Amino acid sequence: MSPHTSDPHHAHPDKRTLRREFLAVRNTLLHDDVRATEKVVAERALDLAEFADARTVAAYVSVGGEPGTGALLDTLRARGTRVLLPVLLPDNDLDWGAYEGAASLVRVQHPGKMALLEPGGRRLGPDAVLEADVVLLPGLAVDARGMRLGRGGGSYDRVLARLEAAGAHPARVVLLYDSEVVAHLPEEAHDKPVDAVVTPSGVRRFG
Ligand SMILES: Nc1nc2c(c(=O)[nH]1)N(C=O)[C@@H](CNc1ccc(C(=O)N[C@@H](CCC(=O)O)C(=O)O)cc1)CN2
Ligand SMILES: Nc1ncnc2c1ncn2[C@@H]1O[C@H](COP(=O)(O)OP(=O)(O)OP(=O)(O)O)[C@@H](O)[C@H]1O
Repeated sequence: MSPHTSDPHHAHPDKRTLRREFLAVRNTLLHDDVRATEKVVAERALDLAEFADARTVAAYVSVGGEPGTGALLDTLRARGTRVLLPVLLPDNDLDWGAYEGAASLVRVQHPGKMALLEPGGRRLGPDAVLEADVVLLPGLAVDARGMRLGRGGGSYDRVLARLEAAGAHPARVVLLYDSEVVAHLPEEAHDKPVDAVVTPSGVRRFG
């Protein structure tokens, strides 16, 4: 048994190495590359019937080298889709607030993390995500089965567990660059697959 197996709070060592590698590639992207993907990724995502039909979408505001979500958020909001955004809690669980446009976002510096843009308005509680018809998840990679490598906080593992426990079955979609769709990722017992990945080149469904 590896020293990590018995400690549920110790990140999987292979995952840690992989995260570093995927983040290193993202860090080589220029601001212009990130901006250029934002429009195309929004178009690809909106190709998914699940987005077009959704009344409520749980999403997030991209930061740093993450594929841009801004155009997608604004298009959804302009269409009248309710967009929920995460608020990171001290224990890494997520609360939610409604997206009311870029001016309503607040820059928040959580210790040891990238500065995030979070909704400035009323907090709706962690269970608000159960109202989503689509959940857009951040990630660093996904494999051929739809297993996702996240940033390691476990926030979205908890979201997925919460959805399952409540019997909620929204479309679970991860937004990545093409090079981040790989053959295989290590998984742990708590990991749950996503339904689709959107990249600049298109949509891939799993399962
Ligand atoms: N844009 C965005 N918003 C998000 C997330 C996300 O991944 N992206 N989250 C996803 O859960 C939640 C916030 N969790 C986060 C977890 C880690 C880091 C972070 O900066 N991690 C560093 C590495 C830190 C370390 O090595 O310990 C990094 O990735 O550079 C940021 C947000 C909710 N909001
Ligand atoms: N349902 C859950 N409730 C509480 N903690 C959990 C849950 N699922 C996973 N965790 C914990 O979260 C931590 C990070 O898990 P993991 O390395 O799989 O994160 P990740 O999937 O990369 O990150 P994220 O889900 O934030 O994108 C682990 O310590 C794990 O034990």
